[in-house]
Amino acid sequence: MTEHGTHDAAQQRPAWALSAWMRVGVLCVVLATVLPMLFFLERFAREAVERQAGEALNQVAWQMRDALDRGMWERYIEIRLLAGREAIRDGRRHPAEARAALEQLKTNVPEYAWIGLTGADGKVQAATGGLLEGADVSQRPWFAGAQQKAFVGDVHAALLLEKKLPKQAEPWRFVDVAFPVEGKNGKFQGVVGAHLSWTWAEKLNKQLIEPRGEVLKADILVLRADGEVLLGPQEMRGSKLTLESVRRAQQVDKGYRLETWPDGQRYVTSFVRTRGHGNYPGLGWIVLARRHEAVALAEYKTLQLQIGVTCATTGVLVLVFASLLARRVARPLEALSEAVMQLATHPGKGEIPELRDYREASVLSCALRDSLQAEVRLLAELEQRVDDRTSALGEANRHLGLALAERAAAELTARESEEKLRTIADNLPVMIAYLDESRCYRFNNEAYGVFFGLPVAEITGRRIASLLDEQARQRVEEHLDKVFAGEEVHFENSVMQSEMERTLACSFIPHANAEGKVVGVYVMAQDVTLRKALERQLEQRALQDELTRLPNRRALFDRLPQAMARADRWDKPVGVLFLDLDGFKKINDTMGHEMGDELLRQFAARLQAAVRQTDTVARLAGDEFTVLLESLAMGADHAQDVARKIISAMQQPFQLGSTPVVMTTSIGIALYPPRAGISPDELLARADHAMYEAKRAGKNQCRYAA
Ligand SMILES: Nc1nc2c(ncn2[C@@H]2O[C@H](COP(=O)(O)OP(=O)(O)OP(=O)(O)O)[C@@H](O)[C@H]2O)c(=O)[nH]1
Repeated sequence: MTEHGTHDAAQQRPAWALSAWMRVGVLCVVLATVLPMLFFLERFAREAVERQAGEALNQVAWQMRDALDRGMWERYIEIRLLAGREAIRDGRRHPAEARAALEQLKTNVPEYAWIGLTGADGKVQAATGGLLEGADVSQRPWFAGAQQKAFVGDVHAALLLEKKLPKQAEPWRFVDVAFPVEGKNGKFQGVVGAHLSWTWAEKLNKQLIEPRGEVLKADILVLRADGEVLLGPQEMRGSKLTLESVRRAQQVDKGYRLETWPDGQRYVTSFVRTRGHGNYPGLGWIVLARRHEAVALAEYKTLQLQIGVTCATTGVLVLVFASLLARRVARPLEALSEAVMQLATHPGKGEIPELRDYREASVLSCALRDSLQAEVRLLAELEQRVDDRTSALGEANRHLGLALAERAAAELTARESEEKLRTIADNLPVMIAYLDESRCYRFNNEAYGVFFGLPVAEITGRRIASLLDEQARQRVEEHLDKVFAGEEVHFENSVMQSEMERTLACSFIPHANAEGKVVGVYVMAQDVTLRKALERQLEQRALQDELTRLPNRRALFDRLPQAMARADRWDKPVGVLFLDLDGFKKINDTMGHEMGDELLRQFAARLQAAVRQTDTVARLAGDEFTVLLESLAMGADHAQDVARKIISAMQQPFQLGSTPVVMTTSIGIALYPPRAGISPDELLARADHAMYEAKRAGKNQCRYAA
């Protein structure tokens, strides 16, 4: 492994070790498991303790309610029974007996503070202790209320009896129970009423709470139906409570709840409403039993602490266990990673340890050991292959270098050769070019530029057709078609160049590739305009007599067969006049050769003027001339007329310098009738012979060949 690789590995290495990850993982699992459990457990414990406290208070409140209802019911029954007793019903006549009956009940039930019997007018007839006897109580609610049916009066303060009853720590308060008393005739004859001392209720309270002693630590409150405290802590008596538990009790609900009282403290409060008993309807008192939160939920606090301690202990134990487990699991892996790092930092030094801690670590260490051995082998193979490849590459580079050098040399040579070839081509007086398959110039020598009047660079790349006029282009395209078909062509082409017709002698040679396909055309063209003009001139000269500018003998023998052919075709004879000057030698001899020439030129001109334009006048040689007459309508006669006309024309003297000279001519006439079957030589020989006949006959005349 390279240093770079080691650096990367170190950079990518996780910041935490596996053991740390495991510890954190276990902690997270523990927290994720325990915390919700703790939450629900704590909530459950609180609710359970709260319920337990509430239900205990319920028991107390319900007992108090039942005791109140039962106690009141007993008083209610006692007074009712009392009202029915004979001694009471007959009390008006026997007050002492009535008083005795009242006293008996008060003795049996000490909670009664006073029991009295009134007459129908409201005057007390008999009473316990003789108190208020003779007094008028007709205005008291219990008397008024008990006129027709039973009356139960709520707790109230003592009025008339306060001063007559024995003194006590607290003012007297009564609950009234009264029944109407009927006479034997069934008529209302008075009321028997009892004042039940409220201390009765306080005794009930003590009987209920005291046995439970310090354990319960609860307060019992008895409230009037409107919420006024009748029984309870001294400081609260007479005040009205507006607690939720009171409101719910007024709605004939019962239960318990944790709520804040006017003193700012929180209490578990149980609430219930009295409901009467038997035919005693009840006064709707509300019984509250309360217990301070700290006391009521003391068990919960203890439980909370125990849960906390248990969880914390469990958590610590789990962490310790997780830590030990993590170390156990991570130790072999750390050993492996240390070994791997060592090998990465110092290849070849150290080895992968053999681990037996647990199966996965053993498998991993074996696999790494095998992998390392394989890597070492592979590395050795790779190094060998790299060495082999390096030497092969070195050899290949050497060959490549040589090849490149050779190629560079060859290219240099080729470039030099190309430059030489171009120099040669540019200095040749012929146009040399190369066309590619699209018939565009790929190479042009300097002669092209000269011919077309353009820089060579502007010609190369253009289509050949773009440089030519319409006619020349058509001819070139036709020839190129042949060349691309594999044929070599040579032709002459006329090209209009600078408003002059120029003639190019062209050679198109196909360039075939290895497969035989024509891929280009070598073009060689030579401007032969001058040569052609010269040739035409020479040709013309060959047919012309230089002295007289008349057609010469060769021209005559060129035209005569053609004229004879036309005679055959048109069926009109051809006449030949053979002329020879008479005594011309003498002119040369006497006047000189120059004058002789002058005479010949004047004779030729006069002869030319004497015949038609269409007739051919030729000088055969020396002083011999011929006239070729075509389309002779009259045949021999016509020819003779022309001969005589010529003889006549020559009668006038010729002016040689200042000397007039008369020069006549002898003419032989030969006629060629159509399809006569004679040759031009024979026809001319006949005319020549006829001319000699004219000479012999005296000259200056004509003779017709027989
Ligand atoms: N000046 C001149 N003389 C020529 C030319 N060609 C031929 N002659 C001469 O022309 C003469 C022709 O002579 P001939 O036709 O034999 O004789 P002639 O004097 O005409 O006699 P006849 O023909 O019998 O009338 C010769 O003396 C030639 O030397 C020429 O081109 N110029």
